[in-house]
Amino acid sequence: MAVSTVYTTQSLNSTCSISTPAKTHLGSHQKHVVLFRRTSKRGSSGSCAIKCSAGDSQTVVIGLAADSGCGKSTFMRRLTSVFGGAAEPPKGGNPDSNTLISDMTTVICLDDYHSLDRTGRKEKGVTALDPRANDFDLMYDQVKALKSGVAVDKPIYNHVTGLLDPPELIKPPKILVIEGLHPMFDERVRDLLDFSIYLDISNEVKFAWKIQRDMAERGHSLESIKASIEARKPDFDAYIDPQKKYADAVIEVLPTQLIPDDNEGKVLRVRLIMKEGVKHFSPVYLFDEGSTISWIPCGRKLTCSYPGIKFHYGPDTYFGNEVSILEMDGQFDRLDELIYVESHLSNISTKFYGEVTQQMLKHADFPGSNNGTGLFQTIVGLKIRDLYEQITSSKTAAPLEATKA
Ligand SMILES: Nc1ncnc2c1ncn2[C@@H]1O[C@H](COP(=O)(O)OP(=O)(O)OP(=O)(O)O)[C@@H](O)[C@H]1O
Ligand SMILES: O=C(CO)[C@H](O)[C@H](O)COP(=O)(O)O
Repeated sequence: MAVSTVYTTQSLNSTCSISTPAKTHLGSHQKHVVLFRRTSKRGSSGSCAIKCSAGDSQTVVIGLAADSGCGKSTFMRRLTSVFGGAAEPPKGGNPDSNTLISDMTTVICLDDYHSLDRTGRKEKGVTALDPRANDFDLMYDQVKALKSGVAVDKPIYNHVTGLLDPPELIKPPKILVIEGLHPMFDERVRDLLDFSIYLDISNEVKFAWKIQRDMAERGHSLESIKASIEARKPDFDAYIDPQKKYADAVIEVLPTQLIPDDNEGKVLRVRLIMKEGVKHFSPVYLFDEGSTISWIPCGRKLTCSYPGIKFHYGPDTYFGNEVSILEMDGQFDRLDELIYVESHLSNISTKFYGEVTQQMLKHADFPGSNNGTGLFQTIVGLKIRDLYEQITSSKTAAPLEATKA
């Protein structure tokens, strides 16, 4: 087992070097084993992931799960925008990197933990959704290391070539988002998440979006799109969909109920399902917390063309958990009028009046900006900022409290 590059990180109190990657060639794919070796000034050795965790900064880890083509990238763009600064691939690195880095956030795509490349999957007859095509041990080791303030050498799955490329160095960010097919599949990885989101796109809507992207933008045929959705469905049902029961927030996207028998999939009914009792997260509510409310905001203050807009809010249960659900069916005609809706929502974790509307206007060209997908993604982005601020302020406040006691 050959150990190659040695990286050093000084992001925390002590200096850690990471000897990685140790590569063993297993058939058509490479397995990366990351070893941590501490070379602190005191000269002790051991597990850097544990010994380097006592710094004054902390990485907050967010998981975002969804099938491919379900709006993860769009959501990520909205989320990173809430924290300011542009998110870009690592500078001077692999042009096909899936990672996006901004001042506050690093988004890593879990496709990078595919253990089988495209040919390997074909040979073994497994899809990328199958756990056997993914290296959960490495995913766990690396997310744990990053959360502990230790840089890692993460593999890259190249979507252009279908091969596993040489790894890239990922330093511990303030906020680490792990997005992809399986962020909540492995219990060990799930336990590292400070907050988790599942994008639940109904089959009808997924199909409409796939057609829009893969047919219009990538030149695929209708038959091939149908075939690819069908081929993925058994593994999607077995391994991806069940993760939604673990999510702290689910954004469910369904066909509208405002147009009888609608099959165009353009007008959407979107539900934001928010778990109660999650630390550092208080669900958003409409008018009155805990009540059940239906609201049609169309009228003097909100312009609505057919089929209009309908909100619903209330308590519910979801996979046995108590939740609050906020629902929006329909679409906005004028985005600037969204301020009227925003002013009736509470617990949205804005820093100033109109921040949701401002964010939505800023990204008016993103898919879903005129409906509940954009609205709820933006709100979840603000809730994550709030969660991050609460976690980091409670960490810095802790020693003070200990002193008082
Ligand atoms: N909220 C939305 N409303 C309408 N269409 C959308 C929405 N979100 C995504 N789409 C459509 O789905 C396509 C895929 O979106 P996006 O690239 O964000 O998904 P993804 O999950 O990151 O996909 P992949 O994993 O395949 O890269 C977009 O090009 C767009 O056509
Ligand atoms: O489900 C997916 C997640 O994005 C992809 O299909 C998977 O990563 C395989 O990628 P490719 O089709 O490029 O080989």
